[in-house]
Order: sequence, then structure tokens, then C-alpha cells
Amino acid sequence: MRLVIKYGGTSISATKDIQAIAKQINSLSKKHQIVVVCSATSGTTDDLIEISESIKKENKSKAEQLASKITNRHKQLAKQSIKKSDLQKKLLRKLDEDFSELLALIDGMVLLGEVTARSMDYLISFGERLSIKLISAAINDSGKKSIPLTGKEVGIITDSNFGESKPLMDTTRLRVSKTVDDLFSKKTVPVVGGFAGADQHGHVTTFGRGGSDYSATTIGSCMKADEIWLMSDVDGLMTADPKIVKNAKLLKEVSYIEAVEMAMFGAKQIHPRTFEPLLSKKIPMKIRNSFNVKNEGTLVTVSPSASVKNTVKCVSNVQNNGLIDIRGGSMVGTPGTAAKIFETLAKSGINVMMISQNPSESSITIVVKNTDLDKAVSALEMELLGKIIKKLEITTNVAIIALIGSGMRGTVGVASRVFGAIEKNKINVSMITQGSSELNLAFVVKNSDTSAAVRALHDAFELDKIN
Ligand SMILES: Nc1ncnc2c1ncn2[C@@H]1O[C@H](COP(=O)(O)OP(=O)(O)O)[C@@H](O)[C@H]1O
Ligand SMILES: N[C@@H](CC(=O)OP(=O)(O)O)C(=O)O
Repeated sequence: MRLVIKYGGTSISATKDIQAIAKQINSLSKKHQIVVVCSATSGTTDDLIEISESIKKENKSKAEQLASKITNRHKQLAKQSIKKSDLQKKLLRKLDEDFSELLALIDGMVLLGEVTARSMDYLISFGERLSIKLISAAINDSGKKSIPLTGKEVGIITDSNFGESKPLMDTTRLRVSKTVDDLFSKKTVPVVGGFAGADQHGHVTTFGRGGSDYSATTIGSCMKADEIWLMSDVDGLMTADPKIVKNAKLLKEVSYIEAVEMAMFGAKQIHPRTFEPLLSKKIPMKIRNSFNVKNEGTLVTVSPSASVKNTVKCVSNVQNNGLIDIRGGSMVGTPGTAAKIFETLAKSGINVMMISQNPSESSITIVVKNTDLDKAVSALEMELLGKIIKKLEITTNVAIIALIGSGMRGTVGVASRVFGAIEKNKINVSMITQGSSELNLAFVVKNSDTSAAVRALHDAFELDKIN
């Protein structure tokens, strides 16, 4: 089989895990042709983002401190994970080269006094540049030939939408399939950095948080993979986040459409575009546990064979969002109001996660990520306040709770069960939406009510008894 196996940050951040993965790949590669895709080690992308915050605040020493924290983390993993001394020395040398480049980049950004979208992508792509070298060296150490490649080096070419780029699939297909086939013919396992590619001018671009999943499916589609495995620290897609619901159950099979909904509403932090490259080629995906490979995990396909009968399959949550209530009497009966609002937000590059309009048309409520809130509010204030908008009311730190399952379609009484359970727990709901596909029902609560709301719904729909 041709396989793409993607390891998330949670799987590659401890010595014993790195060694176990190297052994796993070594043994699987005896039977299969494998491309490994790696995320950054846990916490590294967050640290790189913090470096950019420090640069914005002109705090160079904090930025350098964070860079050495990243350095030390990777050097320690390298020393503990790689046994052959020549391989270890070579790896440490390569890591040092990356660290010098990272420090030079910080210098440059501080000197210019700005963090552009382009320099930001270059900066946050360093996490995967480091992790691929570590994992590839560990595979070499286990006795199997392997080389590390960044997304750019493997041939992922994207548009220039820094921070949220999309691959140009035709060019990418030509380049990736050639690189991969060359390496397969040399019996070498490519370890590719997820999350990033490069635009046509060679500038590094990223796909957005969680983007390594998207890299894996992009590569899988280009090399005509038979299966794609996403490996992390859970057995697969569960009926809820197991960190919140102790008796959450593994979903053995879900459809692409259900998986997309789960990804959009935060289940396992899968990048929302992940399934796009798989749709036309119908490549099956398995979501599996790196540390429990005996378990087959969740199979995601076009039409699952043993479809679970439950109306609802999953209760997911996305925390740390902002809610903006946009009000104005002159919005009533004025065609084009919504268009103007969303055009303004789109121009500022804001992704709106939820929308609802009250029937009297005097208010439109939207939810955006906390990190986009400032930008969204100032764009609306500058362009529309005092014109079609009279007032903006803002609530920070809210969570979206979503119920997902194709069995909800046409089923009467789902909403009353949901809100009955929520009311019993005295949780206040500030916004409700249901997609016209009826695949999801989503509502907004305070961040601090997230766990109670998720548990209440998991119980109300008896998801612990799912088959
Ligand atoms: N419905 C769900 N099913 C499985 N895991 C979930 C779900 N919702 C949230 N999670 C969380 O997602 C985490 C894995 O996140 P992810 O970012 O994909 O890991 P990685 O960094 O390995 O890619 C799990 O540890 C789990 O707590
Ligand atoms: N390192 C990136 C990309 C990624 O996909 O990470 P993970 O697979 O660990 O969620 C991030 O933190 O967003």
C-alpha cells in the first residue's frame, strides 16, 4: 500500500515516543511505501507565535529567550533519542544551523520593527523544520534510510495568502509525485514537514493552525495514496473530547461530511480543509492512536458501511471566541445590509464562525475567534458604525458547542432535548444556529460553561452507549 502517516505534535514530543515511532515506520516500510508527515513538537508553534508577539512589543530579549527554549527542547530530544553518535552529531549540527537562522530572522524582524504576514509564516514554519530532522534521524538510527523535507522542498506550491494559504493542486501534484516516486525508488522514507508550503516566488506560506492534517491529505492526493493515517494521542474521533467526558466512546466509522463538521467545530483540532483533497479520489482516512496501534481507530470514508444508528454522533466545542451583536434600526428592510457587513469583514481577512439574524432584521450576531475580535470590531467600527450600524455589543471568551450527526436530518425533537438538558444545568445560551443540511446544531455559551454543557448533552443523547 501507499500510505501517508501524519504524526501530530502530541506524538513526537518525548524520547520514548520518537523512538517508538521510528521503529513503527521501520517495520511498516517493509510492507508499504510510506511518506511521513510531522507537525512541530508540542508547544513549539505556540512559542514561535509568542516570539512574534515579543517582537511586536520590541522585546528582543524575550524573543531570544523563547528561541533558546525551543533550541534546548530539540537538542535534548536529539541527544536522548539518537543512539548512533555520528547521526546524533550530524543532527545537532543541522539543528544549530536552523537556530542561527531563527536568531538572524528575529534580528531582522526587530530591526524592521514589523511582523508582516509573510515574515510570520516564515517564523512559525520553524517548528516543523526542526521536528522533521529529529524524526528522520530517528528513522535512520533504527536502520532505515530516510530524509527530512520541508513542505516547500517536497513540492507543495500554494497561493500567497499567508497564514491561510491553499495549495495550487496541479503544480503541487506534478512536483510532489516526482519527489516521492524518486525517493520510493531509492527505498528512502521522506519525512515531510506539515503546516507549510511555498508560494510561486518561493516564500514560505502556512495553512493555518492544525495545518499538518491538510498537508498530509494534499500529499496523499498527489501521490495517489491508498490510505491516510492521522496519528495523535487519542484512539480516533470520539463522541466528545475525552479530556472533558471521561466515558466518551470511539466512533468506528464516520462519513467525510460528518468529519468535516466535527473538524469545523473543534473535534480533535483537525484542520477544516483536511478532507478537500480526498473527496474526488475517495481516499479513505484513518484517525488512530500513535501509542495504541492495535486499535484500528476511526475510518473516514464517503459512505460508511456500518453506519451508527444514533441521531447525534458527537458533541464538540470550540472555546475562546468573541461574539459581536451588530444592531441598528436602519438595518430593518434595507437590502444589502448583511452583504456590507460580511464584505467589510472579508476585506479584513476575518473568518466568521457562526452567523444569525433575528427575524425583525434589527440585529445580526456573529462569532469570530478571540484573536480576530479586535480586527473585526475595528473594521466594522471604521466602515459602518454611524451608517447602517448603530451599536456593536461585544462578548469575549465564549464557546461554541455543536451537536453533529447526519441522523439529525429530519428528526423531530432534537432541539427540545438539547435545550431541556442545557436548562436543567442552568447554563445560559446566547446564540443558536442550525445549518440547513441539519448535520449540526450549534449554540454559544460562556467559556466557563463548556464542560458542563458538553457533559449534559453527552448524557442526554446517551452517547456513552453508541455502538
Ligand atoms: N471529539 C474528539 N475526539 C477525539 N479527540 C478530541 C475530540 N475533541 C477534542 N479532542 C482532543 O484533541 C486532542 C488531539 O488534538 P490534535 O491537535 O489533533 O493532536 P495532534 O497535535 O497530535 O495533532 C486529543 O488529545 C483530545 O483531547
Ligand atoms: N504545528 C502546527 C500544525 C499542526 O498541525 O499541529 P498539530 O498536528 O500538532 O495540531 C500547529 O500547531 O498548528
